[in-house]
Amino acid sequence: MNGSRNKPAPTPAVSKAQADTDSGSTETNHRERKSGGGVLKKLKSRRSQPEKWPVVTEDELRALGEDISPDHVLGLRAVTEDYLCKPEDNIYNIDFTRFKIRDLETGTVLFEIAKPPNSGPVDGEDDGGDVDSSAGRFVRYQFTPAFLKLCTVGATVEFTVGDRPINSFRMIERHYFQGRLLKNFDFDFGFCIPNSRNTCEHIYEFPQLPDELIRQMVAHPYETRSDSFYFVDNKLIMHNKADYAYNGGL
Ligand SMILES: CCCCCCCCCCCCCC(=O)O
Repeated sequence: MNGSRNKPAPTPAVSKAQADTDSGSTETNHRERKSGGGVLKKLKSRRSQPEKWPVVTEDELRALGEDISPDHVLGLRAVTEDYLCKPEDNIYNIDFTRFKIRDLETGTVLFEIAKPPNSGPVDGEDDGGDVDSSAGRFVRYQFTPAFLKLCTVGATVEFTVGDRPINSFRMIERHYFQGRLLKNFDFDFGFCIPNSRNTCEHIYEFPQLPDELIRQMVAHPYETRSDSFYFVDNKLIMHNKADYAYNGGL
């Protein structure tokens, strides 16, 4: 698999152990010791029923300004065309420093990227350059068709936080193909200690996709897209976007 962000930094993601209070899910997350020390949180997605949330449009959410909550984005029915918050809304200085995707059935690492230590600001960020609103917030992935046949993928994310404690850190990630919602993932990392480095593995359980839909997704590269929304205390602080081609190796 191949993926690139327009920043020397990786991707998004984050979350923790919590039963799904919205849907009554009994899914739980767990922690294990990392080989080099520290703790790895393995996070399962809350189960959700996307049809349950009142429909809302991107424009309606933008009109809310700084008050966008998890319940709001769960009501979206289409991928967003623009970002719903600004880079400076990340007042907790959350910084993604490492990202790895692996097939959990075989352990095969499909993708890995790390941010070089002491890397400076991205283009257009604090450097007086032209501001590119997607700088560091968009990634393009290229997978092979076989990726869509996987059952479970683990996305390990390492991130640092600034000098404020974070009580509740949650990511909601929505994947669409040609305007149709394929799957909603909803991970809770929970509490982060100030100035800490954290690692978690998001467990992505793939939906069963009909063969014809898979054929369409392979035939139409980059028409599969996702929004990743990050919340602290139920307030939107980061929004990343990605698109995907599944025709690699053809
Ligand atoms: C086809 C529907 C389910 C697809 C699940 C794909 C899981 C991909 C894991 C990596 C997602 C990273 C998102 C990002 O970089 O913003």
